[in-house]
Amino acid sequence: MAYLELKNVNKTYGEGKNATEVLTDINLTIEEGEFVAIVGFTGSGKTTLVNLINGLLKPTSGQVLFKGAPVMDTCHERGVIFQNYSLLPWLSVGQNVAMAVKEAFPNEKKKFIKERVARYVEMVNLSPAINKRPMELSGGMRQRVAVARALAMNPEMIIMDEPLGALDALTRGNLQDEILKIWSKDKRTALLITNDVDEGIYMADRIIPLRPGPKATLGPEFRIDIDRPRDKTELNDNPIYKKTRNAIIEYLMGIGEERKATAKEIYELPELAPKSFVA
Ligand SMILES: Nc1ncnc2c1ncn2[C@@H]1O[C@H](COP(=O)(O)OP(=O)(O)OP(=O)(O)O)[C@@H](O)[C@H]1O
Repeated sequence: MAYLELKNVNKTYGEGKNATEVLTDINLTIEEGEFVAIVGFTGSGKTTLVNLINGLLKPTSGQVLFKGAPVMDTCHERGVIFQNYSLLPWLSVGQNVAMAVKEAFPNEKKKFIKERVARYVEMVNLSPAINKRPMELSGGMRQRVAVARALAMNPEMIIMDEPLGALDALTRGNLQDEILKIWSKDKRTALLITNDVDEGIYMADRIIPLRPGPKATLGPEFRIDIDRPRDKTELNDNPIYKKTRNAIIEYLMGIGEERKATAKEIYELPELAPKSFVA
């Protein structure tokens, strides 16, 4: 039995003349312990896909199965790191994280909650800001609180909707490593939505492109056969990295060109510029 399975999933917003078919015929299987990245074009339906997996949205047709059972609602087993922070503005950094920890561990004592909050706030380098409220933080700091909050809940599956996009390269690199550490140490399953091909190659076992919408669907998968732990500094010289990166970019550029010729709207390509990784 697959850990997560999407079978012929379609999602349409609105009805009749106002209907927009955002996702069409999405088929995806993720096994327990895998790290899968979906690289998507801006506006192609990435967040819609995350919300279907998380249980915030229902498919118009098709099935989303988590450990063999249809996803009906959100649950703690699947933790989502959203791209828009979604913090409670009247609570401090520590209180935002504590609220999530209490929800995930309702029977634990105050000491456990306090220690767990401190550990995850420290992990995202925000200990000095633990008593600050979201409005006193930069966008990147808020995003780090959202990462700490989701991981502190100890989810079995970590779902990430472009969680690191707003961060500077150093923080981004550090958080990529922290997420990988938690994923591998605690044997989690992870789904990363990103527009950064290099991030996908560094982190994932497989990369699957989400073709541009409307009627976006998944493209062919690219396996990343690079041993772990991966070394960012060596990745640029790794022949498998170069070959895989070229193949993915060629595929994405191909659909970009195809779309330019036919679509009225302009679709932005995912981030394709070469990256100098931060060690
Ligand atoms: N609740 C809604 N009602 C109607 N249309 C919606 C709704 N939510 C999203 N859409 C439309 O669905 C399409 C995909 O949106 P979605 O947010 O899933 O894409 P995305 O790939 O996450 O976008 P971005 O890259 O900008 O974050 C867009 O055209 C959007 O306007």
